[in-house]
Amino acid sequence: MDRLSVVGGVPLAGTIHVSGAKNAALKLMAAALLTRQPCVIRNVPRILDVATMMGLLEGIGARVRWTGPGEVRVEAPGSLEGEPPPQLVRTMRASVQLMGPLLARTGRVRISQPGGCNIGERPLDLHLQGLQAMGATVVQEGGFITLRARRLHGAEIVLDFPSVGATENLMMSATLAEGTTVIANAAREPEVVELQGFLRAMGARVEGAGGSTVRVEGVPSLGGATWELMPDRIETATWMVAAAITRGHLRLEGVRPDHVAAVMARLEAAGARIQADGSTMEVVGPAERPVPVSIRTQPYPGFPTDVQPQWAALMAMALGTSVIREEIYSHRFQYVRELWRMGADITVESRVAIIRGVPALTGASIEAPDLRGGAALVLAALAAEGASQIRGVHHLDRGYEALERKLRQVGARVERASTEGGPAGRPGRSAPRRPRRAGPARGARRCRPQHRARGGGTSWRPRPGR
Ligand SMILES: CC(=O)N[C@H]1[C@@H](OP(=O)(O)OP(=O)(O)OC[C@H]2O[C@@H](n3ccc(=O)[nH]c3=O)[C@H](O)[C@@H]2O)O[C@H](CO)[C@@H](O)[C@@H]1O
Ligand SMILES: C=C(OP(=O)(O)O)C(=O)O
Repeated sequence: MDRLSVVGGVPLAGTIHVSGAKNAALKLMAAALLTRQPCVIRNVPRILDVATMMGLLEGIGARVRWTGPGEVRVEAPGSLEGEPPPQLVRTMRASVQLMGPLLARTGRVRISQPGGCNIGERPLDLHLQGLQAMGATVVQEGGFITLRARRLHGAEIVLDFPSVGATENLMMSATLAEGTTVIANAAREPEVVELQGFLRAMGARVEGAGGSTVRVEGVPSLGGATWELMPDRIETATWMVAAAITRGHLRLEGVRPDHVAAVMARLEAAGARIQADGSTMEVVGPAERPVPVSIRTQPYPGFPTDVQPQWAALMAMALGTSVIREEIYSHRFQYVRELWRMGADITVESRVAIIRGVPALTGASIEAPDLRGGAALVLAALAAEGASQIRGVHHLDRGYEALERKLRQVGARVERASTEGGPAGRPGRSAPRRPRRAGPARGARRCRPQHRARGGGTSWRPRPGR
């Protein structure tokens, strides 16, 4: 098990090149199953989730390989297995994006309930209802979902919520369906627009992505395509917050400033200075402690839930109190108890965090509970006084390419070390300071497999060993 050692207090300065978008890469790789011809995707980040998707595609009989720096080639010329390896599916939520293309291609899919859900319950009802409307039969049994359809047909689908994954799954399935599919209340995220671009390059007839209605006219077959991936907007935002929290000065290259407009506006309100010019952005942190700025997470173009934990790390050192309202996931504040260990004063009540800024955080031994919670801890450690040890680094490896290399490049004092598991080498594992009116006091929330939709978020289950 790897861990990161971070010595805080260094204002980050220099240039970081932002990698290709994880959440687009995974969908485009799945979409490549819709054709028998080769697809080439460029600017693909070398991260764990991409490796998992490669394993999944190989597991169903496709050929996938790195053909150059950042270049992945996917070929699925022969017949494909309708059952992606369950042990891989369970490690990554985005595995469900195989459902649509595989069903369109093979007529039968049996897929395990996915993983990737320790930020809250993440049901698949919208994906499945949409596929049913397109003629699929769905059976859920023993932790598996089985879908069947000889050929999907077009349908008018109104999503109850603009789910990114459901929009993408339905778009992909509809490309080879008979007739026209209209997806209303579709997700408007840039990754959906990216997928539309790729599908069009493959010969699909799709329009409307980026707006609330996506229209897909089915075609009998699709061809291969070559595509250069958009930059990762969540990585971009993470580095923007890194500049602010360390009161540093970062130049970010290869970015899409329009994709991070919501974060940019809040950061400026917090006292950062930001200048965007084409595909580069300069972020200068505030000279003093940041101004408290409250946020509410929302579907795009609102403030992204995937930047909520990083924002909390910044606000933990603000000059006053701010409030974060998490509107997308029921359990996305697990990282808070790790920030307590660093001296943060945060109260969580269900989906709301009240953050009273403290003058300084102190280094501690902490554990990343999930991908973006881990990013928040790295940011907090970079700004803290003293050294931190961060465990659970595999979560970060899911989504951040060359994390410590990029950080060292801008002056951070970060090292990765492998530990032989267990608690050995965990200095300073003292009990976290509990804030007044503590919210998520004991244990981590772990979600059960896909049950309810966007529910309340008050049911906690203690995790053994904490
Ligand atoms: C791999 C990937 O692209 N992941 C991103 C994607 O996840 P993902 O595609 O899973 O996110 P969705 O937009 O589908 O989920 C948003 C909310 O809708 C709920 N929901 C979703 C589907 C469904 O059938 N029923 C239902 O109730 C979820 O539980 C969640 O509360 O978008 C999220 C929202 O921007 C991001 O946080 C994730 O990083
Ligand atoms: C929630 C995330 O990813 P996933 O949907 O793959 O769990 C994320 O990228 O922050």
